[in-house]
Formats: sequence, structure tokens, C-alpha cells
Amino acid sequence: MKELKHINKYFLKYKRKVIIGILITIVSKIFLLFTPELIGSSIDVIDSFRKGIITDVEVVKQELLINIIYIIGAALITGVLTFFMRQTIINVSRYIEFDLKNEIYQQYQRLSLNFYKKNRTGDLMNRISEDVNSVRMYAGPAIMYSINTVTLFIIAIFFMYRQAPELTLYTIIPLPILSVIIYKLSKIIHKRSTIVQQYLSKLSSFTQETFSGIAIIKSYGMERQSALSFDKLASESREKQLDLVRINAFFYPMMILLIGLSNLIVIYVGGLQYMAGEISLGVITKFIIYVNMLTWPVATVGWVTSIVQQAEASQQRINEFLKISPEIKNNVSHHSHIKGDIVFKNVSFTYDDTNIQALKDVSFSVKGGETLAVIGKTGSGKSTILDLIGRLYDIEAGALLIDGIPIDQVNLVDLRDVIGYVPQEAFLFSDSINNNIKFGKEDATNEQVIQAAKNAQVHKNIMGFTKGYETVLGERGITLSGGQKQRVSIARAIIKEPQILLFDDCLSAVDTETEEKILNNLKKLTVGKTTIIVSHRISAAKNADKIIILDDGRIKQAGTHETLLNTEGYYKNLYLKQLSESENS
Ligand SMILES: Nc1ncnc2c1ncn2[C@@H]1O[C@H](COP(=O)(O)OP(=O)(O)OP(=O)(O)O)[C@@H](O)[C@H]1O
Repeated sequence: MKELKHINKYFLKYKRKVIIGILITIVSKIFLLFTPELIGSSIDVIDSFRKGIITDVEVVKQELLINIIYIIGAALITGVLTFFMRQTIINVSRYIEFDLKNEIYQQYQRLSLNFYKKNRTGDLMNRISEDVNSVRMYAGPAIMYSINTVTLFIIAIFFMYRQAPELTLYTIIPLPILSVIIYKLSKIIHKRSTIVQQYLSKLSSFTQETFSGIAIIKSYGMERQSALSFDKLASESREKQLDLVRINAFFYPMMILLIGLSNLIVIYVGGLQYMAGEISLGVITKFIIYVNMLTWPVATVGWVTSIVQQAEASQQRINEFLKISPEIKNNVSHHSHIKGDIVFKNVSFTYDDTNIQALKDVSFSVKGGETLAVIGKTGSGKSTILDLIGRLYDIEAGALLIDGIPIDQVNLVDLRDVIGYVPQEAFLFSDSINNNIKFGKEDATNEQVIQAAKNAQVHKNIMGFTKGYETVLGERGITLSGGQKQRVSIARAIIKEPQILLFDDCLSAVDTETEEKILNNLKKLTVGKTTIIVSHRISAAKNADKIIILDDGRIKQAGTHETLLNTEGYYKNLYLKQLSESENS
């Protein structure tokens, strides 16, 4: 129960509903227990008539009629109260589920990129769905049934003991045995349910990856292998589930057996006491009804125990994530008004998961409003520079200054707010094109969306779709071509009119003619804004105020288009190569 303490704050938040729920449960159980009392007294009336103690049949009829009315009344009240019991306690569990999901989701948003590299998506999804669901089962049904059982037990034993103390003691003899068995079994259940949860996580991770990579799987004809791997994992998961089911299956007959034993004791001991004239026939009847009424609550003890165990395991997995403190934190509370001067001073950076040193002693500076182009072979560290400016990672050595202030002393929210980033692989949400463009500026007008799309040279393409800007993309809609995706992604960045624009090789899938048009538009739009363009093409770099050439994480050359063309090296060679390619095409 240590881990589940985490959700006590939510019980406190909804304490009014919880208390009302508990009170309603108690009252409903009192009404429920009227029934055996009334049946017992009805039997006693009939028995008295049979024995000649009551001679008037009308008295018997009247007594029975009153009892029947009372039984119906008690049943109706119990029914209504049970409805409200569920409405309070189960509702609270739904609120807690909602709060917990939000808490996890917000934590997911806070955590840095490194966290996402270390944890698989399926696992992240599982914690927010499966695990939260098992915690909900604890917060709602488990608590409700526990209150139910405890109340029913206390009241029933009280009623029973008042009428036949000795018989009550005999009846409850099997209970301690039951508790020991429950304890032993629940330990095994806990172990097995943890394993089951782990397998569920593995299964969803696997399926999620398969769906994401479905195009690759199909084009390589790997469906059979993929199905076989799934089958293997699913079979293992099934075995673990069956292990759990087996132990649960053993549990229920055990309950029935012990309750049956209590019934036999009531009949045997009660029969002897009746014959000795110590108790009435009505008391035996009541006891049999009581014992059977207790069957379900006793059976739920086992069920509740396993729910609590599962919830504990799930909450433990959730807490693991909630405890992680984000690597990248906002260290300042005051606002930073960013102009856009960027200085790298002997910056080095190593990705800690791969241990690859992506940047080595890199120094350059870009003044606010200037354009810098970063050219270099694949894997030379170009994207890493952009990631560091967006503070997706913190630098390892050297200094990265924004407007002369170390980047970790700049307000993170303000920094990200002034950045418009176009990644190498455009990511669009399963939403309309309009909303995808408006992503960085929710209050943008339709005119602004259209203007951004025009500047990104994608407006005509969008108008070619039947639903225009309302065309839905992704899983529920159409798939854009690589170049169209890149251009929508550019529109998304420029509509924000950010002070710093980062373009990561985002024109690679666009033909040179369109690229030229976009670059011309960008030239006008980025006046006064710091712009960094990462590219493999000279065409994207030639107009920049500064150009740096990266090679294996180090700056090999730096200058302007003109100065670099006058220097032997990578840039000049690339220029000549690309010139001859365009002449030949
Ligand atoms: N998220 C990451 N985790 C671990 N290593 C990474 C990560 N991103 C990049 N690297 C490694 O860092 C090095 C530099 O990568 P980077 O993406 O910055 O190069 P790039 O010049 O942008 O390459 P490309 O032109 O192919 O996009 C590469 O060796 C790469 O394998």
C-alpha cells in the first residue's frame, strides 16, 4: 500500500463524496439486513401458529402481510441507496482516474527528449491507460466492496450475536481459515499479476511499433515474421494470464466450500439448539440467510485483495515516472525578452545514450537578425546545433549564449516561444491542415494561415484538395507527399513570426524551382529575424550572412558564399559538384 499513498491526495480532494458514499453504504447494509430479520420473525409466527401458541389465523395473516410490506420497502430502499452508493464512490474513482491521467500526461510533457529515448512508446501509453485503470479499480470498486463487506460483517455479526451467541461463534469458525488462505493466495496473485502487467506493456509496445512501421513491414514482405513474433509474445502473455486465472479459479471454489461449511454448522448446531429449545426455528432461518448473504462479500475479499495488489504494482510503475525530475528545467522565473543573438563558445556535446560526441569545440556567433547556414556531411552535427539552441539538450562543455546570457539562465518558456523550428522529418498531427498550420499560433486568422501557406508555396496544393484547408491529415485522412509535408511544416513555423527561425534541412524533398521560390519568400519574411538554415544544398546557403561547414562535429570552414568560393575546400567542391549536376539535369 506504500505506492498507493500517492492517490490519497485525490481522496482528500473528493472527501465529501467519499464520506457521503461510506455513510450511504452503511445505511443500505442496515436496510439489507432487515430482510433476514423479517423472514425469521415470519417463520416464528407460522411456527407459533403450528404449535397452537397463536390460534387466530387472521393474526398470522396480518403479521405476514406487514412483514412482506416491510421486506418490499427495505428492498426498495436498499436498491435506491445502492444506486447512490455507486453514484458517489464509483464516480469519485472516475474523477481520480481523470486527475491521475492528467498528472501523468503533464509529467510526460515536462520530461526531456532523453526520457523518450529511454522508454518505449507502448510502455508510456500503457502506464497512462492500463495502469491508471487498475488504480481506478482500487479507488472505486475495491474501496466500495471493502466498505460493503466490513459494514455487512459488523452489522450481521452484531444481529447474529444478539440472538444466538453460541451459534454465531460456531458459524464464524471458518473465517480465520479463510483469512489465512486469502493471504497466501493473494501473495501469489500479486506476483503473477505484476508479470501479466509487464507482458501487457510488451504487447502494446510491439503492436504500436508494428503499426508505425507498417509500410516497411509490408514493403519487405515481413508480415509473416511480424505475425510470428506477435504470436510468440501473445502466447507467452496468454500463459502468464492463464497462470493468474488458475490461481483465481482456485480461489472461488475455496470460498464456496468454506461458506458451505458454515451453512452445515448452522444447520447442525442450530438444529441441536432448536431441539433443546434454546433457539427458535426463525433464528436458524435467519442464520442461513445471513451466512449466504455473507458469501459474496467474503468472496470479494479475495477479489479486492488482488485488485489492491494489481493497483499497487501499477501505481509503482506510475510513480517511477512521476518521480523523474525533468533534465531540462526552467531555471528562471523572470521573463526574458529575446533579441536573437546566438553565440557558441567552444561548445562540445555528447549524446549520453549513444556516447557519440556530436559537437567538438564548436564556436560561432550569429547576431540578432542575421542568417547563418550550416553545411556538412550527414552525421556531422548540424541538427545537434539546432537542438541545443532550442535547449532540447543541455551542452556538455563550453558556453551557449543567447543575447549574451547562458542559455540555461534564459526563461525556457520565452526561449521556446521565440523559436520557430522546422524539423528534418516534418511531423503533422492527425488533424486538419488549417489546425496543423495554426499549431504554433492558435489565434491565427484564416487569412494568416493562407498567407503562411502561400509563403511556403503549398497554398495551391492545399486548394487542390476537395476540402481545402479543412482536409484532415494522417490516420483519419489523406497522406501528404514528403515535399508537401515539409512545406506545411514551414508554414507552421513562419505563421508564428518568431524571432529565431531554425530550418533543419527542410527543403530536401522540394524541387529546386520551388526551393528557390520559398527561399525568396523567406528572405523577405526573415528580415530582422535570426535564421539558421541547415542544408546539404549550396542554393539554400548562398544568401546567408555567414556559412559554417561542419565535419565530424568540428567547424572545418567558415565565411560567406564569396569567401568560401575563393577557398579550396568542402564548400567549393560541393558548389562545383552541384553546379555540374544542375547543368547536366
Ligand atoms: N538523439 C540522438 N541520440 C543519440 N545520438 C544522436 C542523436 N541525434 C544524433 N545523434 C548522433 O550525433 C551525430 C550528429 O548527428 P546530427 O543529427 O546532429 O547530424 P546531422 O549533421 O544533422 O546529420 P544529417 O545531415 O544526416 O541530418 C550522429 O553521429 C548521430 O548518430
